[in-house]
Amino acid sequence: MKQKLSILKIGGNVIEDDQSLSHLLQLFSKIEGHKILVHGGGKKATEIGNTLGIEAKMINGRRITNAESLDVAIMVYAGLVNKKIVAQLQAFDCNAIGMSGADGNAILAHKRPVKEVDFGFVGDVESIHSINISNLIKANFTPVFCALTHDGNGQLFNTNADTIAAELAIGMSSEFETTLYYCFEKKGVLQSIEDEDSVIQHINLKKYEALLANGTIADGMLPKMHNCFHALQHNVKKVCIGDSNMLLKENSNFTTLTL
Ligand SMILES: Nc1ncnc2c1ncn2[C@@H]1O[C@H](COP(=O)(O)OP(=O)(O)O)[C@@H](O)[C@H]1O
Ligand SMILES: CC(=O)N[C@@H](CCC(=O)OP(=O)(O)O)C(=O)O
Repeated sequence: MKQKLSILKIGGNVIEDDQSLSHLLQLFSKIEGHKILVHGGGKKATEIGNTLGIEAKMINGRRITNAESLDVAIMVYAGLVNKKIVAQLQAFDCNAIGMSGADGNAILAHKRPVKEVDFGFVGDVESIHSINISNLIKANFTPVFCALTHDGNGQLFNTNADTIAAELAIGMSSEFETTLYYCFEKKGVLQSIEDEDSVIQHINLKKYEALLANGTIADGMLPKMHNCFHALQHNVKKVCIGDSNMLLKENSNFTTLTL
């Protein structure tokens, strides 16, 4: 029987709020068994970039990563955000180790091909080196991944953290029974964005298509849900979306996705 692995992704709004982040990291550190944390930090990169006079360029809500903004991403994601999270996890007795896709050659990517838009130094994931990551896990380290990948020839890329979490979950599923958690500031996927308590408890592929068609899923939830179903279609056992409290055993008020 495969051992269990939990992969949890935290997004910008949780990272921005010190109290929410600390609460989440405490709950994460208590998850039993093997685990991996993946974090974003897009908002922080925009904020720090602005203070450095490097303004974020966005098209349709997506960041265009030129050489300067790649440097900001490297500093903010792999430095500021990653190290603060690792240190806090250590304080909760979780043996965290900070990782980018270049560390231990964990995640190989290539530059996103230019179609209508040239996203610059944005990487599409090619492969996960699951054996290297598995060796860390089995040595009782908890990898903490930031949103950076590399091409094996010295080039780092900015890669969406939701995508990294899904690709890691898929890559690790050959060896582990993997559950993927997307943790953000809302209790789950909401029927109505104005009603914080309108959590849709269960979404399968058919319901997903209906929610897409009637516009219930929008903005950042669109790529997130796409990543969820991509993961489920590639051997990931279970995907959940919710706030930090979804990690509490007694709480079932979050969204579970299945095929
Ligand atoms: N039906 C929905 N339920 C919950 N959130 C939704 C929904 N539709 C759109 N959203 C938006 O999606 C956002 C989450 O996406 P994103 O900001 O990319 O997440 P993250 O914080 O993980 O980076 C929420 O903050 C919310 O504004
Ligand atoms: C290519 C790309 O979109 N990279 C993202 C990586 C950070 C991220 O995903 O942060 P959140 O999860 O907090 O949104 C970006 O630069 O915004």
